[in-house]
Amino acid sequence: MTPASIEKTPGEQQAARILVVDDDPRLLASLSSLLEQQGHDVVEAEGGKAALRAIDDHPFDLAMLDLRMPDVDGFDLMEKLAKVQPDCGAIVVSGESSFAAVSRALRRGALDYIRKPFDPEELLAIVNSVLTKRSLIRAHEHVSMRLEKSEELHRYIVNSSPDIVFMLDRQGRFCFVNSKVESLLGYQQAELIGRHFRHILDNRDLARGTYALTGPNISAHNPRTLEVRLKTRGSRKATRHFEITAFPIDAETWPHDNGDISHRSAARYYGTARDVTERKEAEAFINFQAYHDLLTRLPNRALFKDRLDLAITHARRSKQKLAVMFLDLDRFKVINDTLGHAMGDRLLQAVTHRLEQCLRKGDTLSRFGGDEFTLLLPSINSHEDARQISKKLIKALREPFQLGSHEVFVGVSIGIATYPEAGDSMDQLIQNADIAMYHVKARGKDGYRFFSETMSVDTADRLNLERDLRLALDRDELRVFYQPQVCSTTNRVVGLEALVRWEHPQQGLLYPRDFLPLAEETKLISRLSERVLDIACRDVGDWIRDGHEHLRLAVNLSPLQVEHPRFVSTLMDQLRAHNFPPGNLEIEITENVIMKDLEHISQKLRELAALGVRIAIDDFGTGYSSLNYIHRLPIHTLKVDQSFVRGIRSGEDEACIVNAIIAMAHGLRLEIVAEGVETDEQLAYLKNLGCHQVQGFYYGPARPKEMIEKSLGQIPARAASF
Ligand SMILES: Nc1nc2c(ncn2[C@@H]2O[C@H](COP(=O)(O)O[C@H]3[C@@H](O)[C@H](n4cnc5c(=O)[nH]c(N)nc54)O[C@@H]3COP(=O)(O)O)[C@@H](O)[C@H]2O)c(=O)[nH]1
Repeated sequence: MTPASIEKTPGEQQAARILVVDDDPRLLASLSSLLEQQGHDVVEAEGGKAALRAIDDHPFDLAMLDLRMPDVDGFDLMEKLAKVQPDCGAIVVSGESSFAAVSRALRRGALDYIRKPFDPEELLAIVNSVLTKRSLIRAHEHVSMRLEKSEELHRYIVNSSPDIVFMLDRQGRFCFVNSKVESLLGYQQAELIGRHFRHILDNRDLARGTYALTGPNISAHNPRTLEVRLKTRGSRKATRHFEITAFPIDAETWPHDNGDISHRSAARYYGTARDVTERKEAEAFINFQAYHDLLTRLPNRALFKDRLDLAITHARRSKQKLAVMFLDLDRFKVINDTLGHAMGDRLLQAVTHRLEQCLRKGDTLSRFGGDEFTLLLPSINSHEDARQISKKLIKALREPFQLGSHEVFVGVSIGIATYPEAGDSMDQLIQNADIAMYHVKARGKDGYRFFSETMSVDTADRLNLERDLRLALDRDELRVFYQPQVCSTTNRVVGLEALVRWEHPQQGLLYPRDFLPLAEETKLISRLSERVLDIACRDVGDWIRDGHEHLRLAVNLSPLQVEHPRFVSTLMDQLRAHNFPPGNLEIEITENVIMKDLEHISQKLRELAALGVRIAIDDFGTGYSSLNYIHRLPIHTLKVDQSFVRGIRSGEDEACIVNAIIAMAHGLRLEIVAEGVETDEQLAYLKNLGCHQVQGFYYGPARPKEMIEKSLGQIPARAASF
């Protein structure tokens, strides 16, 4: 029940709703009239029972009670009032004046005690005084309640702020911090109070943070905003990013300044700290993406250039050297095409890992694109340092890579450009390292070279030649020459090796050494090889059909061709297209090509052999010479390399090698063809060892189709008559 509001009466008295209780009707009437004259709203109750009903029906500001009443006495009424209307005050008006009665009434909560017969003025003064006191108490309670509510509201606002809200004292110690600090950083509010804010600042931001928050020039009009890392509580040592805005508290407007010695009273700085970790992480990721390759997580081209630019500036100032390396993986494309892009990606990651193991902290390895990497060695003493690192990198990548169940081999070709010798600008150094790398590729890959000026000229020539080679394929400028393979006892031509030539419109007839490396590099070799095989199948196919049914066609295959996933089917399609009998074809392949990926290549060779195609190992003895693999492969012929045949005349070692190769071929029941036979002496030596198939200038060089046609079958013993 809400108590009646107390208003001022015209005579400055409090107007209130008053319950007057007495069993004497006359007294009741006179008391009521007295109070009503004062402007009060009076409810009369004749006796205790009537009073109980009135209490249930109305709220009162004051009750004036007789003590002794026959039914319900004044004590019981006070008890009832205390229960149902605690805000209603009680004054006892009684004839009872014993100490016990007065004391009991006061203990029950009576605010005053007036003895009958009462003096009206005295009574009114007491009533007025009680009502005024009650009014003051209520007003105080009201203000307290509003204050409490207001504080509750502010606490709610501060604690439900998404930001940490804090106050620091003059020294930078926490005077206040809201509860957000618990959920964002894990600290209890109480444990931070009195501690310096350095306690939660990450060490990396200590100087900046301390200066910004308590340093000079910070004012209410010039608040400090800064981003810092704050430490989270506990052993994780993790940090989160916060944007802090802080400003000093104006002493004039700060209400707790005087006399208040609590922590808050000492507050000098106020601030908020907003958690911007997610934004920072998103920014960091975007930044990372812009400057890194996501697959390998290495710096990308842009970041590499940036670092190189800085390194050049530094090297120039400190008169130091630096090296830029351009790395291109050998055989990556084949692995990617054969095993798929997922495996290709894994390989790039594994390669990155191995390369990184070889480098120092200050070096920058970047993925330039595809299977190309660049490396910056920012301070080297001499070329020797770069050479050692290149060797290390090459060695690291020579080891096989295990990709799932596949063991694959890659190599790396490295071009090196050093500052200042090979260029003094970022672009020049990268370009020259690239040029040097191309020279490694052109000379058989899997190695390193330092850039030299002559390479630039080579590069211009190379670009022209590349353009011409593309045109050569379109303009049909490729020619196939044939060199006979002769049985020396019968002088019969048993086979023809197809050797490509290029009839260059300006430079005349070009030999394979002039353009094949370029064709390999530019991947034009596949089209070139297809063209050679087409022409050779057509020419030799005609001769076979013309009666030379055992004539063998020997063709050279490029590594790229053999490594191609569809190598076997493409080759067989071509044979079918020319109706060329597979048994008359012998493919020449070098040991090095086989050993690069023994497992895959031997599988392909087995497929071809099963279809009738013959396999010859070219330049035998010059490559890996791992005799282990020979009996595992479907090989028909070994070709003794020219260098050994040449040695028959000039020195003993090579001659011995020829002996060994021929003996081994006989032991394995393989056919043997000796290359580069030029003299009677060589021929006699070979015949003596039982090697009867020979090829070389002795019987004639490679010649065009028209010239070969005449000598098919038996040919004169000397090349001169060819
Ligand atoms: N993938 C392809 N590779 C090819 C093709 N055509 C040639 N080649 C490769 O180029 C290499 C060089 O060929 P070429 O310049 O034609 O030299 C051959 C002969 O002319 C030369 N030869 C032959 N007899 C002698 C001799 O008595 N003395 C001497 N100094 N040189 C001689 O040897 C080359 C043939 O050697 P080989 O292949 O080992 O039998 C060539 O080796 C091929 O690798 C092609 O179409 N595709």
